[in-house]
Amino acid sequence: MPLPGLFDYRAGGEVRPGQRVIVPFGRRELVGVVVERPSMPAIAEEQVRDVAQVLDDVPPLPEDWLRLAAFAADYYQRPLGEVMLPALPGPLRRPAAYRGKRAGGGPVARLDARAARAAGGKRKGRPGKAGASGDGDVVAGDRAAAGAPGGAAGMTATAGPAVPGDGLVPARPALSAAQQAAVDALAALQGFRPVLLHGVTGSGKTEVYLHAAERVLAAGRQVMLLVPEINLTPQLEGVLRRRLEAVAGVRGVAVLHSGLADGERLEAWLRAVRGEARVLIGTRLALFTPLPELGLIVVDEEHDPSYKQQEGLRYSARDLAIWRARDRGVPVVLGSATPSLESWHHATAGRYLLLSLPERAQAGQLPAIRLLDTRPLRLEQGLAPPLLAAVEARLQRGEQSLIFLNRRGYAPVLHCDACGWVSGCRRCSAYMVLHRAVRPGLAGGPYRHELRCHHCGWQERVPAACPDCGNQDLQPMGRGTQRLEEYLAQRFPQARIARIDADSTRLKGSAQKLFAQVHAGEVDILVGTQMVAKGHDFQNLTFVGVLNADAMLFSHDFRAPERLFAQLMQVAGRAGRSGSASEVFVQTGYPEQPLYQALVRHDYVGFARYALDERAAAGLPPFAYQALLTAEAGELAQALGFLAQAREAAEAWAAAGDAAAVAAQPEAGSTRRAAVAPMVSAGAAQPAIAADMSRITLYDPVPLRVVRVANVERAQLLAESDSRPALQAFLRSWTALLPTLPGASRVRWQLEVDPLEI
Ligand SMILES: Nc1ncnc2c1ncn2[C@@H]1O[C@H](COP(=O)(O)OP(=O)(O)OP(=O)(O)O)[C@@H](O)[C@H]1O
Ligand SMILES: [Zn+2]
Repeated sequence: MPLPGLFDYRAGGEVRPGQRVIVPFGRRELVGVVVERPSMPAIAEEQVRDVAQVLDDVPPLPEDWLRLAAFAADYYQRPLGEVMLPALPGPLRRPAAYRGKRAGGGPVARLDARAARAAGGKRKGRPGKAGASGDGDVVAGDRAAAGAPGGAAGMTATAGPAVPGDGLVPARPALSAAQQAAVDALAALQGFRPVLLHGVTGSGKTEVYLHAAERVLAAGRQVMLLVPEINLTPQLEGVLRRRLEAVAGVRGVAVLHSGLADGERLEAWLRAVRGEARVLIGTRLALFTPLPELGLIVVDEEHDPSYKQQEGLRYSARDLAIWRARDRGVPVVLGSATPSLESWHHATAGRYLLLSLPERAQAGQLPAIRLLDTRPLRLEQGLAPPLLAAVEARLQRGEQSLIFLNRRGYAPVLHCDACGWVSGCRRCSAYMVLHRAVRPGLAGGPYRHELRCHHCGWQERVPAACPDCGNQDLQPMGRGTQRLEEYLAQRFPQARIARIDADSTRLKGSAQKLFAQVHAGEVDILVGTQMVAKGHDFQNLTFVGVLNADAMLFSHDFRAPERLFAQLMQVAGRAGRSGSASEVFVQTGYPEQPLYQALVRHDYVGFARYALDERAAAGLPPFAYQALLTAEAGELAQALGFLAQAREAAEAWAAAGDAAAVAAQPEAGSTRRAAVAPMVSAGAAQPAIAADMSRITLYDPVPLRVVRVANVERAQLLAESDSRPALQAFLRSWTALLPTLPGASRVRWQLEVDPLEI
C-alpha cells in the first residue's frame, strides 16, 4: 500500500534515498525527496513519469533524518512530504531556484560562490551537476515525497535580527555546588538518556548547558540547543552564542529561527549539515536540521508552548527531540523552573534523570511573593494601592518595576451604558478590542483609537455613537496594556515607562531595542504581556506586579492551571536576580486557591503533586493520550454533523470489534480483549480496523469556545486512550476513513495529536 504523499517516478540508477529531485507534478514541477526504491511502482508502469532533475548540491539527507521524518509523519498522521519539505530551507525546495539561465547551479552553488568571492579566493562556485534523468534503464521508479501543491511552510515569520545588543562578553562564573553536581552527572552519561534539569528561576541553568555543551564539543561532536522564541530572548542567544563561539569559532555556531531571510537560513543550515557549525541554536524548526555528529540535545524552557507548532504539521519539538536523541543514542537535557507536568511525571517515575538546582546562582533569595486580596480594596484603574506604593518605592530607589498584564490593547471591549451594546466582531463570535493606534510618523501622538479583532484581524473605526441607540458616550470596559501604560504615565509623570507586547514589537528589531533599553537601565517601569515573562535576566528589577491572573483560573481547558502557575513563577522569577531583596505582588480575588498558595511558597513540586493527583483522578494527560479532531465549515451544523459521522464510524468499529471478540473467544480465563484484527465490518465500504477499540474513548462533538472566526464555524471531537499505541493504531485507520465520510466534502478537518489546548 503506498504511503500517503508518496509518488512514483522513474530515474536513472544514480539516485539514493535522501536525495532531492525535481519532478513533474500535475502541470507544475515540485522538489521531492527520494525515500525508497521500490521494486515495483505502485501505479501502472506507463503512468510513471520521469524525474526531471536530480539535485546533488547538498549531500543526500541522512538516514536518521529520513527516520525522524517518517516517525513524525506517522505519529502526527500527516503525509511525509508535509513533514520533509517544510523542514528544508526555502531555496532547497523551490524548483525555480534551479531553473533558468541565472540559476547558476542552484542556491547552494550561488551561496558558495559568493562566500568564495567574499573570502577573496579564486575558487569558482561548483556548478550543480544535472543528474541522470529520463531515459533510465532501471524499470522501477523512485518514490519521492512531494510537498502538497500549494502547501507552504507553516512557519510564522516573526521579526528580528539575530544579533542582540548588549555587547558584553559574559564571564565564566565559578559553578555553585548544585551546578557542579549537575554538570558532573551530565558528564557521566553515555548513550541515550533523557534528563530533566529542574532549576528555580535564576539558578543558572544556562551555565549547566554551557558546560555540558563544551564537553561534547571537545569530544568532537555537535550540539543542538533549542530555545522557545529567539526574538523574545535575544540576551540568552547572545550569551550562548558568545560563550560557544569562544570554543567553536564564529562559524562554528549557527542560529536558526523563523525570522531569518531565506538566504540566511540556508547558510546556517548548510554549515550545520556540513559539520562546519558545531553548535546549532534554534527554535522548534531547528529540530529538523541534519547534524552528522550530533552528541547532545538541550531543550531550554521545555514547558514552553511555543515548542508546539500550531498549524500544518502540529508537532512538539520537545517530544521529537527526545525521539531523535533516542534514535541517535545521545543524551537530551530538558531544562525548566516549571517543567511540563508530562516531563515532571516521567522524571518522578524514574524514566528521566532528575537534576535539581534548588537555589539562585547569584547571592540573592527568590523574591517574596504576596497575594493582594482585591476584594476589600479600592482599586485605582485596576491597581491596588499597595502595588502602587511598591512601584513608588522602587522609583525612589532607582530600581525597576514590572507590571504584568497578559492582555494587549487599550480595553478588551467598548460598551454602551445606555443600551448595553458591545463591540462585537461582525465576522467572529468575539469582541472587538479597543486599541490606541499611532498615526505613522507621529510617534508620541496624537493618538486615535480603533477597534480590532484579535481572532480575524478585522479593523474598524470607533463609532462616534452607539450603533444601536445613538448614545455618544461609549465607554471602554476593562483594561489592556495600553490603558495601563497611559494611567501609569499620569500617575508617575517622572518615570520612564516602556510597554512590551505584540503591538509594540511588531516592527523588526523593536523587541530587541526595547529589551536593550530595559537592560541598560533606561526604563523605570516596564509594562508587558507574557512576552516579558520568559527567560529574561533583568538585573535591576526588584518588583513585579501581576494583574488579572484570575482570568485564567477558571478556564475550561484542563491545562490552564498548569500554564498559569508556570507563567506566574516565570514572571515572578524576573525579580531580584542580581541579589537585591525583591517582591512580587499578585492581585487576586481568590487568594485561598491552592495554586496561589503554592506560588507564595515557590513550591513547584507541591503544585505538580497536587495537579498530577487531579489529572490522575480525572484520567487526563499524562495519564491518558489524546487527539483532537477539528472541523470547520460555513455553518456549525455541518462541522458538528461531520464529527458525529466520524464518531459513529468509530463506534461501528467498536461494535464490530465486540462481535469479533465474542466470536474469537480469547484464551480461557483471559478477560483482556484481543486487539481486533482486520476484518469485515458492517458496511462493505467501511474499511476494517486493527485497533483495540475498547481502549478508545470518543467524546461528544462540541463547538469551540470561540465558535466563529472569520465567518467559519468550528467544532471539535476529542479522542482519548490510556494507551498510546492503541490511540495511534486507531488514528491511522480513522484518518484513512475520514475523507470517505459523506459530510467530509462540506468541512475542512484536521487532526491534532497530543493537543495542548482543548
Ligand atoms: N555559578 C554562578 N555564580 C554567579 N552567577 C551565576 C552563576 N551561574 C549563573 N550565574 C548568573 O545567574 C543569572 C541567572 O542565570 P540563568 O539566566 O542561567 O538562570 P536560569 O536558571 O536560566 O533562570 P530562568 O529559569 O529564570 O531563565 C545570570 O545572570 C548568570 O550569569
Ligand atoms: Zn473577527
